[in-house]
Amino acid sequence: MSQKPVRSHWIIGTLRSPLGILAAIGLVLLFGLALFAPMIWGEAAAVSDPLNLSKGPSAEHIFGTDAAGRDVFARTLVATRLSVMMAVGAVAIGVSLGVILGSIPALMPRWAGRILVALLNFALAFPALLLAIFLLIVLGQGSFSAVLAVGVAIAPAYARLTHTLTSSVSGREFIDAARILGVSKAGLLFRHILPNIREPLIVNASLSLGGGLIAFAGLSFLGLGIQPPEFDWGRMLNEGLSKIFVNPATALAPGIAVVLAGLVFTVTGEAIARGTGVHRGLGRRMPKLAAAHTRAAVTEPAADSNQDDVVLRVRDLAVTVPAGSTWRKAVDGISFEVRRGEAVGIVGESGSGKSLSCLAVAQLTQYPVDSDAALVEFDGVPIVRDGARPAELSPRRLAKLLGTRMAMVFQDPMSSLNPALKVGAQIAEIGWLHEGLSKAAAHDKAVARLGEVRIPDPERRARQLPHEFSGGMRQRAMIAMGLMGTPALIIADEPTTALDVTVQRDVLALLDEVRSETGAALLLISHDMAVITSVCTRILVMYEGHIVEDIETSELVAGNASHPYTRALLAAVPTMTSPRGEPLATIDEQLRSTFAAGPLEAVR
Ligand SMILES: Nc1ncnc2c1ncn2[C@@H]1O[C@H](COP(=O)(O)OP(=O)(O)OP(=O)(O)O)[C@@H](O)[C@H]1O
Repeated sequence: MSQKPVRSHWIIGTLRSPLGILAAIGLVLLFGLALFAPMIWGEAAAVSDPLNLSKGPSAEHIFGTDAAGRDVFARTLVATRLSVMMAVGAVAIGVSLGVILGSIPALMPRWAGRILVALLNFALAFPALLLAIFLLIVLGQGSFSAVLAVGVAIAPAYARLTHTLTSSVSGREFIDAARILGVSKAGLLFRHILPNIREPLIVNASLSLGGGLIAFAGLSFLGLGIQPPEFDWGRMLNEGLSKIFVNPATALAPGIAVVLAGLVFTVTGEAIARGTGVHRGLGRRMPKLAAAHTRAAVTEPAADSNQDDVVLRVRDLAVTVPAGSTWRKAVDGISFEVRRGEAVGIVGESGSGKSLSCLAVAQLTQYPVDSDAALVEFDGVPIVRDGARPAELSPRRLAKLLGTRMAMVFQDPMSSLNPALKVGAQIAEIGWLHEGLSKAAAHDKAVARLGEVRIPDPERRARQLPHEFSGGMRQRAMIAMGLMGTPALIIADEPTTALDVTVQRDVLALLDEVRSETGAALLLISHDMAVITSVCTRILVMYEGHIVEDIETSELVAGNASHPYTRALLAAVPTMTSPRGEPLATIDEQLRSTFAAGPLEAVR
């Protein structure tokens, strides 16, 4: 297994590029001026020289003097503090307010969230500067009102950005995995979602600082912002313009300052974007690597778990998905059972409904996908009866049951682990969330589990981020998460699809080992017959949302499949003795149309 290079902190990454160095120099100069200019040139900027009113550039005054005889260059330098501080203040208000408003919909009931998002979109329809002018008129003039007005005016844009980023992260598998662990909505937001969207927000905030400077310059220029005796670059532009024909430098100097400061912020934003990979979307933080994944969450058996032989009983499960302007049943009323400790495979071609069936069992389908079942009974507890959660099962108990007794192993290698959290902390989460362990004890247990899945140097590895693990190691880490307790059922959705053959074998062996040691049942989804037959003792064959055959592996291998689709699927798998010159068998269209005509379920 190869080891991934360690990714440095984004600030170091940013500073390593020429653009980053340029941005750093610009920022030091700008903030240096903001800090020290009033002390050095404060007096020169304030003192009037009645003998030198509105004079052009000279050796003594390189940008000349203003209408009151004050040195324009000194005033431009001194105005840096107020101009920059107001831009920083407004962006800080805008980003904070925006992040709060943009995150709240994720915590609200769906209908309330949609109303809030609609209101935000409505606010976005107003140009920010117009909104700022309107607010300034309401709040009254002055630097504080100006900062507040511009901050509030840019907040809707940040709220929209936060909402969009939050929604994109919410669909990732590590969020599903955290949900099945029973993490609350607020926990999901603060611990799992916000850390993953901070980089695009930081980049946008840096870029907004330049926009903020221009907005203040615009407001002061209109006479709405800063009032004398205070002055910023916008105020100076306003005053300079009336004397532009006498001494153009009075307007030129603050104009140049706005442009240069704006450039510094823009270059900073661009440098951070390159340093963090934000300009490539969220891809860098969540790279797709070639491997598969597991996510597991388990502890001691639930107090009310029923020890009958069946761990999962599913009756008439249907999953509806949107199809253009209408809906279709991607899973059409399937029924099956998994016994305790049994390894059951679900096989079928892509799109046959394998993943959706398992997501529905784990209660992980989300709008617009809708699931319905006459019964889903897990670990002796009915979790769905007649299409709904039974009244006696509280949402909290359901979360705990799924979080502690069901383990999920997802297909995508990187997306099942939260890229912003250390691996050890993620594995430990189940310990303190459901087992009542202290954080330190949960961490120790997590390290021990990492060792058990043969991750070398587990103490050090526990402190690393997922991108520092290879694909196979990430998968082992996820299985380690499953070993935090004793799962009753491990659902593994294509866990080896993207792995190379040796790692595939390792991971399948590890899953099988976990199954036999913990007594957990395994529900393994794959479109690979060879994988399924090597691990499972019974196989469910899915086609077009139906289970068309439920067969013991030994029967299948002996050639006793009864359904034509199963036989066709088997014939399509190449063997060592398949003639190499001939094309592989395919499932012919006539057979397909026969299957599509009606339900073909063959429940045991
Ligand atoms: N969110 C969704 N919106 C619309 N259609 C969906 C959605 N999720 C799944 N589907 C559709 O439902 C069908 C079944 O999907 P599912 O993911 O269960 O297939 P699968 O058998 O697991 O396939 P694969 O092996 O490719 O993962 C597919 O046709 C898929 O396009």
